[in-house]
Amino acid sequence: MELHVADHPLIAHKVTVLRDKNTDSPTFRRLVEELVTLLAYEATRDVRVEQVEVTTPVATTTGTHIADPRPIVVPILRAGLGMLDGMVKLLPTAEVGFLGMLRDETTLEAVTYANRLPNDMRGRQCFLIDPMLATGGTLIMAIEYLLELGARDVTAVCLLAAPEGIEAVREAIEGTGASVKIVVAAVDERLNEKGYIVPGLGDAGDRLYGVVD
Ligand SMILES: O=P(O)(O)OC[C@H]1O[C@H](OP(=O)(O)OP(=O)(O)O)[C@H](O)[C@@H]1O
Ligand SMILES: O=c1cc[nH]c(=O)[nH]1
Ligand SMILES: [Mg+2]
Repeated sequence: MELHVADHPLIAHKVTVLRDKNTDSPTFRRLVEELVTLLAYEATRDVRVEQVEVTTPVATTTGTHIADPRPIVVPILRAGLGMLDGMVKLLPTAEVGFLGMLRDETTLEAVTYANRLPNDMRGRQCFLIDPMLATGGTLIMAIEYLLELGARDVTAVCLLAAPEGIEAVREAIEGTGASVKIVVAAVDERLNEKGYIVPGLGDAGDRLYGVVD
């Protein structure tokens, strides 16, 4: 598994504002979108391309297009939805699948409540988007769905990750033969006793969309 931690002052600045408990929802949403656009630049570095001929007003030359089959972006609801617009701005030809997943706050186990993915993901480059990688339970379950459907090339784009979650994902995908990459804006210190990332930013879904019971 490959881990890429963004190292850029603009990303660090935006993450710091996100962490601030006084940052309001509209600002939080805007920053999430801006951050994912910056992270997507790195996450799509290995996107498959093909050579095409293009005629400019001056001459014909060879250029580059994103190849078929189209990549697929999969936001993990709710919080991942806040990253979707930023991601598809950089990957406009991508298809979009959806996974609705919720972490049981007592057991910290992930539960899937919605699943809308193409049945055949063979040969597709997949981009999972979710701002928080905490215990890793949610991301592991999401990667397992994609692998069951035939995907072999998965990149997860996250804003914050805990070291515990990164290690859990690394162990879970070992021996699957899949190529898995995690691109993250920052790796934090640890998880607390409630499974929250420390220092983190709190509950990303609640900060984007409001608290639900
Ligand atoms: O790594 P894990 O320990 O599994 O935790 C991470 C998950 O928790 C959050 O979602 P949450 O369950 O709060 O759902 P929400 O997006 O609807 O708020 C987050 O967006 C991840 O999906
Ligand atoms: O810190 C955390 C952990 C899980 N989910 C969140 O939204 N935040
Ligand atoms: Mg949440």
